[in-house]
Amino acid sequence: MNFTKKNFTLDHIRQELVRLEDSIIFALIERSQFQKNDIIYKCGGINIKEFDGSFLEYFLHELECAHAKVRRYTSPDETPFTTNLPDSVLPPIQFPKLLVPNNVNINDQLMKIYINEIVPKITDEGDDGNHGSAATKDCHVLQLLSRRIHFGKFVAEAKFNDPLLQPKYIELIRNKDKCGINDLLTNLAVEEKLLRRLRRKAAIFGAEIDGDGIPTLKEEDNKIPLDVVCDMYEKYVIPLTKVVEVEYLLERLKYYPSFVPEF
Ligand SMILES: C=C(O[C@@H]1C=C(C(=O)O)C=C[C@H]1O)C(=O)O
Repeated sequence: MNFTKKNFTLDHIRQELVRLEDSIIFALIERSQFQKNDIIYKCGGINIKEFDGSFLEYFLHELECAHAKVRRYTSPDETPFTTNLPDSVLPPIQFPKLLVPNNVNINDQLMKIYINEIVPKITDEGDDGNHGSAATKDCHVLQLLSRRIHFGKFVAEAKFNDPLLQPKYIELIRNKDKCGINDLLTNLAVEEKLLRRLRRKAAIFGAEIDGDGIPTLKEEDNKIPLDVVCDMYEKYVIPLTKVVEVEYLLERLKYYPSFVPEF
């Protein structure tokens, strides 16, 4: 999705977050067909020449390098938006005012959470030898989650641009009041609706379809446990998105003083 000045609205950005839910659930279902294959997460578990780290880190690094190279040809004028790692997972920027420095990057944290808290809940403990396939699916999930969470920057920018709220945001930012900013940007109704929708989506996307084309909506037969997706959003995805939003806003006045109305 490309943002332009015209479609850079909170509604439009939220639509993209909703769409990303589908991709994230499917990516988790894809990963769940393989066993855990723990060796891909262990530093040096698979020996890679001249690389100190796990096989997954190596895979992700190579993938991101390839994306970054290709991007130069497809979007030569684009200035990278954020992050060391998932340049490719971020949306193309067509709204230059959004180009703030790389002040927020929670990918390392995200990788740890994913390996320790999510993978064990969607896979069987074991090694089926599908190391490359499992890592491919992991990279996909991580890129999607990273994209989703770093989208918090767009969300925050859109919220900051609300003329009614901007003076309040500016005051909170000047006071470096992280809790105050967090409270102001939190929308519990949106969060609750999201969690309800996710459970439903996980049930539908993960259902088996029987020979007559009827989905078997039995929770225990679902391809991934329904709680995993909701819990992941509730415990990690939403809070991390808000961390990104808060951190983004804390820097907001430094880089665009001209944006700030005089009082
Ligand atoms: C992303 C937003 O900001 C906050 C974070 C949310 C999320 O990560 O899903 C949802 C609502 C807000 O509390 C939003 O308002 O849409």
